[in-house]
Parts: sequence; structure tokens; C-alpha cells
Amino acid sequence: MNLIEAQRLEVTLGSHKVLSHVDFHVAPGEIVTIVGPNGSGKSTLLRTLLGALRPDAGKVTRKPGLRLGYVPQKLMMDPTLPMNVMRFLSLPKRVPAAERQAALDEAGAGTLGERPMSGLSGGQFQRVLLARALLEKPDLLLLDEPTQGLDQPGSAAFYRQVEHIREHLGCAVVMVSHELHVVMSASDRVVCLNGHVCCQGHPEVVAQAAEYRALFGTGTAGALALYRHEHSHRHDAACDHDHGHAHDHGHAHTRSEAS
Ligand SMILES: Nc1ncnc2c1ncn2[C@@H]1O[C@H](COP(=O)(O)OP(=O)(O)OP(=O)(O)O)[C@@H](O)[C@H]1O
Repeated sequence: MNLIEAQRLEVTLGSHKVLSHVDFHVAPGEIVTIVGPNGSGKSTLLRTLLGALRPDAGKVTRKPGLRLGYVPQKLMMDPTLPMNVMRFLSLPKRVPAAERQAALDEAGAGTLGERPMSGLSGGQFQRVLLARALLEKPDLLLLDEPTQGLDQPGSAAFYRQVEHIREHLGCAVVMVSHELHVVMSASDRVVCLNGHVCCQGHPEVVAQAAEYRALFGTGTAGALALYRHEHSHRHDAACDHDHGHAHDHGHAHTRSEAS
């Protein structure tokens, strides 16, 4: 049985139809990466899966008792608020210190407990948010652009941590990325979203390809892969909203296109 299933989702925000006819599912233990350009509805889909948004049509079915862990795209914190990592993990509900430490260890942030939240690097902050999501003991982790703002080695290290967590805890993972071509290589499936599901498939792991090495070097230990995909249709003809961001990317990726 799938952990979560969405059928024929329609979501309108304001006057803007953000999602139409979206079918989506996640099987136990699966890593699914959702790619799509800015504004394509990725966060909206995650929030609908979480239950934070109600679809106008269609439905989301969760396995009974499903436990979700969510890492939001942004978390605003008052930098003047003195709070260390361990204390942050006990808000809003109290959690035993041993559980907090175990979650930090699992997220690769075991040494950060006494550090002030305001002094963390971007990568460290993301790991603390990951630890917070793990406190829920999730069957499914939902990560909204968790590597945004991290450099390539930082992203690769984060992806490897998520892969480790999947292996160790057995949870499924849904990861959102606005990078259309570079995804976590451990993804079992990549779903390309642009208001609707354009296409989906396996990432093609091409760590040995010259173009991949030119982009990312050889120092990412295979954590990144290219997702090569072809769209069978053009969007500008079919949709009523702006897709003018060169989503027509049914072609091989080259260095100049990525930089
Ligand atoms: N509360 C809202 N009211 C009206 N429009 C909204 C609202 N929230 C989001 N939108 C619009 O819905 C569209 C999809 O937003 P969403 O955040 O889901 O996209 P995204 O793919 O996650 O984008 P990004 O990669 O930039 O995070 C955008 O055009 C956004 O402006």
C-alpha cells in the first residue's frame, strides 16, 4: 500500500490555478524528487500532501496512522532571540533530551546541540530542521528545497545524509528541488511538475559523464545525478499562465546552460 496518494488534485490560490490534474503517490521507503521551475506549484503540492492546504478538487489519501516529518522551505527566526539548538528542538512541545540528541546525531548534527541557532551556517541550520522533522519518527519525510543556498559539496553532503536516514530508519522521502537537471542520485523517481505532472522517471546517474564532472567535479561522491527528460508537449500553448522560463528543456544539459 502506498503511504500517500493524491488523485486529480486541483488547487487554486487567489485567482491563480496552481495545480491541475495532479496525480502523485509515494511507496514505503521510496525517495521521490519533485523538480520544477519557480512557481510551478511544488510547495503547494507538499502543503496539500501535508494537509495544510485543502484541494478544490481531487483527494489525498494517507495510510492510516501515517507519520509525516516536514522541513519547510523557509523558517524565519528572530536573530536576537537567544536560543540554542537543543532548546529549539523542544519547541513547541517538550521532547526528552536523549531523543533530541538522537535526532541530531541522525541528521549529522550531533555536535551542534549547545550552539546558538543564530550562529549556524546554512547547511547546519538545514540539518537542525531535519533533526526536528525526525522527532516525529516519520514514515515519510517531506523536504522543501532543503539544499537551497548550499553550495554543491554542501548539497551533496546533505543528500548523502538523507540517503543514510532512509537506509537507517526506512522512511520514504519526498524532496523538492527547483534545479531541473541535478537531483539526488538516490532518487527512485523524479517527478517534473509545472502546474501538472509533465513527466516522471528515474534519474540517469551519469557521474562519469564528462559534462557532469565539468559541472560538479568529482568530489560529490555520487550524491548528485542528472535527470534527463523530454517533454512531449510545449506548455505555452496548453496553459493559461506564464511558463516563460525556458521550461522547454527536452535537451541534453551543457555547462553553459547551467551556469
Ligand atoms: N497564498 C497565495 N495566494 C495566491 N497565489 C499564491 C499563494 N501562494 C502561492 N501562490 C502562487 O502559486 C504559485 C505556486 O507557488 P509554489 O510556492 O507552490 O511554487 P514552487 O514551485 O514551490 O516555487 P518556488 O520554486 O519558487 O518555491 C506561484 O505562482 C505563487 O505565486
